[in-house]
Amino acid sequence: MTNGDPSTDDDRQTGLVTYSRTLLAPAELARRDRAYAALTEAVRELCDAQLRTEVDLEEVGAVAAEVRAVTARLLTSARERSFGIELGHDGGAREHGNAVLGLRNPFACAVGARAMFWDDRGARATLELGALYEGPPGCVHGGVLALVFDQLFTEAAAAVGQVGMTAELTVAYRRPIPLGTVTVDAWLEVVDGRKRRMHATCHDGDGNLTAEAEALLVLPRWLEGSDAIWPKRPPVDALDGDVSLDPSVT
Ligand SMILES: CCCCCCCCCCCC(=O)SCCNC(=O)CCNC(=O)[C@H](O)C(C)(C)COP(=O)(O)OP(=O)(O)OC[C@H]1O[C@@H](n2cnc3c(N)ncnc32)[C@H](O)[C@@H]1OP(=O)(O)O
Repeated sequence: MTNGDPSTDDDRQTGLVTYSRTLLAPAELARRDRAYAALTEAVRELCDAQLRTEVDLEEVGAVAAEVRAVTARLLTSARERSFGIELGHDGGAREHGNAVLGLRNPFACAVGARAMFWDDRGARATLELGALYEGPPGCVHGGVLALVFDQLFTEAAAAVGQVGMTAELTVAYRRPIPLGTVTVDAWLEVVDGRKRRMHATCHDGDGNLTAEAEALLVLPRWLEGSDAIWPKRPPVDALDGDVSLDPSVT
């Protein structure tokens, strides 16, 4: 079975998760990542612009036709399926389709070198959740926050070497979260065999606690002994200085 991309080997099915391994040299991978990251950012800006635009309807129709033409250009050569998880040369997972932080996913909200950090307890995400993520008027959609928690639990578990998949997730929404800057922290509390009990908090841009979450992550049986490595994020103390590790280039 193939994902239709000649730059990767055939897919390997592990449980329900599919991996492929890149056949490209590291420099070529980095060159591609930079180009696709620029395209993703341009599309993300387009999505925000189309949501908020108030241009006249004739212009709306003209832009729609142009966007369809651009879409057709991209589809002249495209994967048959989703990105999946591609393994780099070092075994590092290239999760470019991921809904929260995928390099090639315009819906992803944790983008750039300053979005996701690890420390020796877990992980932190500092996100700009704008108009595209609205639920209650002017506020972040509760499902979007659950999505962010879900991903950050995986990050926090990986940060302490205890990767797992989400088996249970509970969110307590304590107050509406204004659109804008949101900071989410997640950490590991208890390890019991393949089970990891996690906790997380969400604060708005004024520092108010807006939500808390708990999760049970389980290391899947099929992942035991796998050579897949979740990609490393910069340490939290890099928040105050230069971030030398760019997660968009793995
Ligand atoms: C590079 C890395 C890539 C890794 C890829 C990671 C991508 C990250 C994406 C972001 C996060 C997500 O979206 S994750 C996607 C959402 N989650 C999922 O799709 C998971 C779907 N569920 C599953 O695949 C499975 O049920 C698992 C993996 C959770 C467990 O399956 P398993 O490995 O066969 O484990 P199993 O033997 O059944 O259970 C082991 C122990 O856990 C307990 N347990 C299992 N499920 C539950 C549960 N829901 N609630 C309570 N307890 C549970 C069992 O009772 C048992 O306890 P005891 O008897 O030992 O006491």
